Amino acid sequence: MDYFALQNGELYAEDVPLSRIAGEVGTPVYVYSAATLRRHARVFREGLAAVPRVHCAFAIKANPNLAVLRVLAQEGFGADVVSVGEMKRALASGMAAKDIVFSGVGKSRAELAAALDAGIGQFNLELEEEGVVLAQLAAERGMTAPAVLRVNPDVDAGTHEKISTGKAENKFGLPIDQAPEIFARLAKLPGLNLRGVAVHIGSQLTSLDPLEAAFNRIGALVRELRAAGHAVTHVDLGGGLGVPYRPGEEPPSPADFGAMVARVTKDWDVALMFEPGRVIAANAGVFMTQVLWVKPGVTHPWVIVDGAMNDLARVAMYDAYHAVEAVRPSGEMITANVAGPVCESSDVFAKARKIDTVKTGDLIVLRSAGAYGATMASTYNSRPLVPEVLVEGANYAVVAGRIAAETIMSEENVPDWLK
Ligand SMILES: Cc1ncc(COP(=O)(O)O)c(C=O)c1O
Ligand SMILES: N[C@@H](CCCC[NH3+])C(=O)O
Repeated sequence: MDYFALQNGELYAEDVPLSRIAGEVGTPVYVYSAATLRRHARVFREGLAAVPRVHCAFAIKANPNLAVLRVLAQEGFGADVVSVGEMKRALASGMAAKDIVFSGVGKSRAELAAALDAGIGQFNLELEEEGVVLAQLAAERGMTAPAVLRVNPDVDAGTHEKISTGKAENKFGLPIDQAPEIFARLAKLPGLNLRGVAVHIGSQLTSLDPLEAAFNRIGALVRELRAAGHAVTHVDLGGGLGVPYRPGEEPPSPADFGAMVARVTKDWDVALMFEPGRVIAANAGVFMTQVLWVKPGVTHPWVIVDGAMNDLARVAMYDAYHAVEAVRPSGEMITANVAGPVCESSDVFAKARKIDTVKTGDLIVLRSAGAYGATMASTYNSRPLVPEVLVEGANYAVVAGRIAAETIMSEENVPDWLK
């Protein structure tokens, strides 16, 4: 069921007309549907129903909005965090420290210490030296840090090269062939409870084959580690499941993914962790923007909107596709380019796209913007930081306000010698 659907000729978010939100909050704005978040969380978990011990940790980088996290905490999700900032958000949302896993290729010493002090559930180590430092910090505190080694399985995830993480040349994980010796050395350290391995090969994966190949390599590694006498009780299989962005696209469902996981891991006898981000949040949000001008173009008209690449960076960064829809569709189609006001030629949301005829003042949405949308926004061109609204049924609230560039335009930020 689509919670962003037409009712009486207008697009609604659940029971709230999007035009009402635009009228009250202004544009551009992100709008999230709590019902969709809940449904995605449940569908993901149900997909894994055949797997005995499962922990789901939402990848907070996909959408760190506190209200969104609160919904997922209510659905029993923990968090995959990559900074102390994300850890604090997870805790503030009501997620338990033990349900937080700390990933990331560059955790600082201060961050490792803060996460130990918070008592998080797992550290995913990216290199041997990080394990040594974590062991020392834990020992100083009289603690034992629960940790796994993130390995790089050298598998091509078949996704955009900028969001691929599991090939040997990527910066993530340690080479799988070196994992047994590094594991053996780190396992000896007091202060560390090295209990397993982790893998994450990339994002927006539209085939299960690379995931299955990576998981099979992990299975072989688990057997090798056990043969060497190590207790392996935890395996983190990361995130990465793709979502449909284009009409008609059908990436593998959480049920397909769960069936593959159940088959591949059936004799692993470990607790399995998952770090889904996009599959939970992407289609639970839209980015709404208003048409400023329709400017004649050489081949197609330019629909200039008030949202831009600083609000939604994915198109400029990865040539990503987001479906464009009028909030009040006229039914009369034109082929147009849709672009924002930022002074970059890459600030274009859609090229030669068939869309409803629109005019100045009309509202349009870019769909599938609930993941890696607001979280990647900036104030480039001194544009305000984009606000976010959460809808649940007929309720809605601003859950992150528009932050004006004026707030940082203070004389205090000018050093004395320039005054
Ligand atoms: C370690 C790790 N876990 C989880 C994720 C979430 O990925 P996705 O949003 O594709 O599920 C990412 C992002 O690619 C990641 O780097
Ligand atoms: N930010 C990327 C995904 C990166 C995944 C995080 N490792 C996107 O919008 O598609």
